[in-house]
Amino acid sequence: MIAVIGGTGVLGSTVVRALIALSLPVTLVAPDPSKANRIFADVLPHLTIVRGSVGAPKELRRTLVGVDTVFVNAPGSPDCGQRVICAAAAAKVAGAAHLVVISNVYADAVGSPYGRRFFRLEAGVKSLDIPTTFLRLPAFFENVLASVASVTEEGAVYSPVPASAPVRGVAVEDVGAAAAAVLAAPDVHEYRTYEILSGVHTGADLVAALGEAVGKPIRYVEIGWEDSYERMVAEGTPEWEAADLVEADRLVAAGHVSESNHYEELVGEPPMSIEEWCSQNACTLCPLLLPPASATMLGQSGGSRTRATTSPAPSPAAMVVGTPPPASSLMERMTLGSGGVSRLSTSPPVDTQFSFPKAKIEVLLLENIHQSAVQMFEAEGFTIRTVSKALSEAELIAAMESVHILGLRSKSNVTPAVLAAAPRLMAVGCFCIGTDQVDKALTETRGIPVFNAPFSNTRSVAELVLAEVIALSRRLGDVSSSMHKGVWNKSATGCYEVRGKTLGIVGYGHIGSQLSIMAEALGMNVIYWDVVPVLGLSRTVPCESLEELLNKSDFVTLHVPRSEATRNMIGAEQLAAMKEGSFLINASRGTVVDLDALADALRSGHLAGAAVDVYPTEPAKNGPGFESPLCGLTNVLLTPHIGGSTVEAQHMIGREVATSLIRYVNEGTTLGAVNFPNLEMPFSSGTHRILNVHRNVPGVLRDINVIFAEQSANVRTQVLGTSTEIGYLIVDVDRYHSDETKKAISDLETSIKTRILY
Ligand SMILES: NC(=O)C1=CN([C@@H]2O[C@H](COP(=O)(O)OP(=O)(O)OC[C@H]3O[C@@H](n4cnc5c(N)ncnc54)[C@H](O)[C@@H]3O)[C@@H](O)[C@H]2O)C=CC1
Ligand SMILES: O=C(O)C(=O)COP(=O)(O)O
Repeated sequence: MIAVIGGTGVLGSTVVRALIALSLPVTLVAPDPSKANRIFADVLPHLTIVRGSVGAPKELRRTLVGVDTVFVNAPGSPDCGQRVICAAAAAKVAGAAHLVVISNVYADAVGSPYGRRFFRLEAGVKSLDIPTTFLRLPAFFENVLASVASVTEEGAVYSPVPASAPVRGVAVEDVGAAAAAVLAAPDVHEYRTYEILSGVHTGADLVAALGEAVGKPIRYVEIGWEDSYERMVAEGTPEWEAADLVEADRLVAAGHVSESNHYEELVGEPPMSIEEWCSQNACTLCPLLLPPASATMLGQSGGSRTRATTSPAPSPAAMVVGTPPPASSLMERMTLGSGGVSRLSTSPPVDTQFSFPKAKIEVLLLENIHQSAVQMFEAEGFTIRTVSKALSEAELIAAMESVHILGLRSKSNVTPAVLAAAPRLMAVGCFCIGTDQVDKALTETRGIPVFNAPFSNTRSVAELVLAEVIALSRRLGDVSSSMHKGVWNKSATGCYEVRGKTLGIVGYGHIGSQLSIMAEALGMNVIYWDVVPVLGLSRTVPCESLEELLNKSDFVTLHVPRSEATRNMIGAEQLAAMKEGSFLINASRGTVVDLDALADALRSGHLAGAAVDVYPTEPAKNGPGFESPLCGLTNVLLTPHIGGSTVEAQHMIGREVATSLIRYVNEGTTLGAVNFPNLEMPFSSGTHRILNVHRNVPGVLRDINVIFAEQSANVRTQVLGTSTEIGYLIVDVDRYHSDETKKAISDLETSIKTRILY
């Protein structure tokens, strides 16, 4: 696991996204997890977010336990070096094996106080004796965006450094790519120091590139050191930072320009040049040079400093994260002005105030739902109750009175009686694939959406089944248990390779099709049967009927949902239709196989073995007491419903379902709901949002719009989705009217549930 400290800052968030793009597991450490939740709303399932910062090493020590590699960066400040050293020490105590630390290209300039600061940072980290990679950076090109007043108003850039002096910058996304390359293989880069820079350019190159991008010439005006300092302080730069920047400018003017550049070595392609960066960001730079009115139209609501990407404007704290800006040209002396980057942009934050105090939203999480979900609900400020086991119907009924959000896995059932006892229930999250345990028809008509994680554990199930195919074929279960009892029994009898054998997959959905690819890679022939005509992947061949599949397969594996159609789908008749000496695997639902008939087929020797992960009734909690007609039979692998129980799957499921539930609570979004019209509507600023679930009968939309008209409520945006039974409407109306409007709508006889968000 890789942890990124400062993951909501400009650089940190870029690194986090670069790691996600490489499918690496990331823990984002941020002082404000709820901000992180907003910034990374689009990729939350791939991320763990925890609280922590370089300024709080004690907390960091706890946060970083279990992390292998830590990315350390500190917001610019006179003591940022000390903070980095403390954070690095915390990572070491927590047991991290490798650090990647951001430093500065002037770290060797020990003759200058500015350079000495980074020299000491590196020396302090090195003294901890933990394998570390330093990434030395110049200023980010993005800094250009922060101080455009002189450019906008005067068409000029002011700098104390001669226009012809060679300088270097870097695009923040290039730093993200280089850092991700190192973090992905930390062992390879141990004890190395890399300089990550663009090619060499000058102040004259910068103004030429800016002018080219915006279609207007820009002047480069040389000013004195004192003037430069005064200008910065007058523009609001803190005095310590202005002094630093002047100091760094002096280093550049003295010809201190780094000769080495490791970017290409790490990333495999050249870094972005200032010309490329200006041209890529032309649409952002352009509005900066236009009169304010046009700027607002072309940019986003943030005005002239907002990048025209999907990125959020950073908070002041985020602006200074990254290397403390060393100065040498305009781009280097500016505070970071954009939180985003065009290649790895972040989602806009959802600025939602919730009309109901968040702490009053009660979340009940059953069956040991992963901490990744708990953390997300905590970050939202909800009140959480967790229970490690499944609850019986009676226990659930007793627990539901005050519950707004219910989270469960495959074993707790949401029955009509449970729903009747849950007056406040807003949404149900199945932290698994199957949703058969919830009465979906009744939740729908009660206006309660049900969410699941449709493919976060697909791979885990497919891998288990593949392992079972080989284990059954080699009788591994029996052989291993004999050895544990001290019995050595070396024999080839009844043991076969799986290469060239036929795997029959019943239910060719997410799991079935994933499995088919893996089985083919083992040299198996794959056939499948599905009630829906689906295209087979690779060389897999569909069967005309279940019977045909049973007749032809050496291994039959079941991947269908629980339903009336699949109840006892494999009984005595189907088992008899299977080949002599074949195997059956069931990791779908216990109701799909008649276990007594299976036990008979195994005892008679008609089947050579079976692997079963799911049972008609399963214990609610871990411990002794499991019983099944299959217990004690030869070459039968029994597992306690662990198909989806891997760390990866549970972590992803936690994030995925919690994200859906939080978005429903905060925004009314129902994307991914299995029993509800799927709707999502961006927020309009200055509005209240009304969410209405109603019976799907003619005229409801008209009735609701009459209410809006009668109350002179100005509708900004409206979306309606319907199913056979219900309609779900999201409406943004002008703030002023919404309370009365909401009441009138909820009083309509057709309304099932009405909420308001503000
Ligand atoms: N053991 C475990 O821990 C896990 C078990 N599961 C179970 O596996 C099931 C399958 O999961 P996915 O592949 O993700 O579902 P899916 O919905 O992607 O695929 C199910 C397939 O079964 C087909 N099907 C439905 N009824 C059928 C019938 N009567 N005969 C033949 N085909 C039929 C569907 O058309 C679909 O293609 C889930 O419903 C769940 O019950 C899922 C995850 C973990
Ligand atoms: O995802 C599913 O449908 C499963 O069967 C896994 O269930 P579980 O979360 O392990 O109770």
